[in-house]
Parts: sequence; C-alpha cells; structure tokens
Amino acid sequence: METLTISTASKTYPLYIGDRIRFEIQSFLNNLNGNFSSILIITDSNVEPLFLNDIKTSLTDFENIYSYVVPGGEGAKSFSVFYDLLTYALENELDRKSLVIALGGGVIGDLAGFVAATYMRGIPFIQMPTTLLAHDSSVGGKVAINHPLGKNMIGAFYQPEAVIYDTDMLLTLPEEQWRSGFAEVIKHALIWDADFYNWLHSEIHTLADLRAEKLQYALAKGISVKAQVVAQDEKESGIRAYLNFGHTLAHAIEAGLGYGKMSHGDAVAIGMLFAIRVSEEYYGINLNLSKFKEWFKQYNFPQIPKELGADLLLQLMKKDKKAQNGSLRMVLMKTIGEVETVKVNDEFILNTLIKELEEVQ
Ligand SMILES: O=C(O)C(=O)C[C@@H](O)[C@H](O)[C@H](O)COP(=O)(O)O
Repeated sequence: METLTISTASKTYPLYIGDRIRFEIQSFLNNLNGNFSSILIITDSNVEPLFLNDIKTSLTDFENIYSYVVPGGEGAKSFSVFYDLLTYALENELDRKSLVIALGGGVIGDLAGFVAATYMRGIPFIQMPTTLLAHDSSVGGKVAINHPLGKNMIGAFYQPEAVIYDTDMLLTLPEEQWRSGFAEVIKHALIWDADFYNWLHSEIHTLADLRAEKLQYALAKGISVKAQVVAQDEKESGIRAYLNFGHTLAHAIEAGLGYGKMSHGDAVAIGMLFAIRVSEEYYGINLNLSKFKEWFKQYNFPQIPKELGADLLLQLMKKDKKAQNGSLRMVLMKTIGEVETVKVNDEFILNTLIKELEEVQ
C-alpha cells in the first residue's frame, strides 16, 4: 500500500492506494481521530452487491451504520436523489460527527460529497473510489449534482477527510468503465506531462494493457498531476481550469443527450479531440489531430453524436462554468503537456463544430 498526501489551501488529507485495502477501513478511520458518531455509506445499485457488505463488516467499531443505495448512473446526480438522501440522513438522526462514505465511482463521489458538504452545513466524508475514472474525481474536492440545463451546476468545493482507493475493486469494472476512466488518465498526461503521454502511447495499446503494475503506474501519475494542480489552485481561480480540458464539449454532449446516455469519459475523449482541433486552428499549429484520432480509435472511444447538431452544442457549451460575461472559454493545447485557458468566439467554435460533425462517418 502507498500513502500519498493531497494538500490544498483548505485541507491536507491522505490518499491510501493499494490492493484489498477496503478491509482496513477501520484502521484508516482510527488514524483520522475523527471520533465519528455514526456512518452513512452512500453507494449505487452496481456497487452494492459487490462491496457494500465488505465495508460494513470491516467497520468493526461502529454501532450505527446506515447505507443508502441510489440507482447506478449519472441520473443519480439529481436534485431529487440529493433531497431524498438528506431526508434519509435527517430521519436517521445523523449529526455533525456522522461520517459519510462515498462508495462508488465519480457519480457517487460527487453526490455523496455534496450531501456531506450541505448536511448541517457540512459533515465529514471520505471517498472510496471503485472506478478508474474516480482517480480524478475523488481528489480535489469538487462535489456536485447536475441541473437539466448544465452538468455539475449545483455544488461546492469540499474536501474529504481521506481517499481510500482499493485497486482490487477496479477489477470488476466492465470495458466501458475502463475506457471512461482512461480518458481522464489521458487528460492528465496531455495537460501536464509529455513523458507520461509518451509512456501511455507506447505502453497502453488496448485497455487490457492497463493491468497490474501498469495500472498502478498510470494511477499514480494521474493522481500526481491532479494533486499538483489542486495544491496550487484549489478553487479554480487559475490553473485548475486546465483539468477541464475536453470538458466544455463533453458536458454539452452529456446534457444534450440526457445524463447517463454517454459515459463521462467517452464524452471527455470526444471533447479532447475537439479541443485539439480548436487549438490547431486557434494557434495555427499542427498538433497531429489525425494521429490523436487514430490513437483514440484504438480504445473504441465513440464519435461526436451528430444528431445534437452544431447549434445546440454551441448553446450548451456556453453554459460552461468557465464562461465569463457570456464569452466561451476553453482549455486549449499549445503542445503536449502545455495548455492554457483562452476566450474563443462563438462563430469560430460554431464553424469548427460544423467541420467536426461533417467528418463523422
Ligand atoms: O477537478 C477538476 O477541477 C476538474 O475539472 C476535473 C474534471 O475531470 C471533473 O469532471 C470535474 O468534476 C468537472 O468540473 P466542472 O467544474 O467542469 O463541473
């Protein structure tokens, strides 16, 4: 097992990563010295049959352990599920010393984290990621639910007490989940670390290559990028926006199709290719977009959904949280490992969207 330290302006906390460490949860909680009064485990219908019991039986020192299972998928990041969770917490008399455990992927981390951030103005929580994608979402304290008009529109920056990342839990993931998480791994390389990108490019030809020591390496690298960025800019006043590379179009696609129709990582992969195309045109440089497209095809990332159309996509992209005074801002790539946030005009993005959609086979 390895222990990393995540330091942000508001909080420093441990990230434990290792094989089968879910069974050690009680000792991790003891290390936190939180004197927790009760536990609420929030998980989803996919994770519950696999791991909920392991966690409950490993929490040997608690009498009051509650659990709440939401439906699997992005649809659970809704106001009604959030409200039901708060009702459940109130009915079971959770107090300010109660601990929320987010047991699941990015959806559960975001939802449970937002419950913890808002219940009684904030109670402690820990992240127990069960997906590859959550190497990104469990670190850095972005918690949120969606609004039909925009993704993650209602949320907070709220750091967990700890992240407990049991890599054994990843082994049950279906192919689509590996692909979805891998998109965020690629993102971390592209925005920050050209050597890491070269390693991914030469070592990970198929998702099946992401096993054993390669998985550990990819996770450690991805988490390290995330940790470095949030250490410098917890609340996204500057460089944290780089972590949004590919997300302006991704969130538009997710909202446009309806949450849960396309996985977040698939949408991010499409969004990154689009951001590379915009970057080429904006800076007048050649980033080898066609090579990136070929590379992404190797993992079966989908193409941009043509049916949404350029006008709707632009309209949805303009709802992005990075927009200022109605102007769209995107994270663009100057070279692999170096990005910046720039203001882009609507007409330019619309035309680039039209070109991108025309190329869909
Ligand atoms: O941690 C961040 O900052 C990120 O932007 C990471 C993203 O991969 C993640 O999807 C995040 O939740 C998106 O944030 P949002 O502010 O664009 O909703």
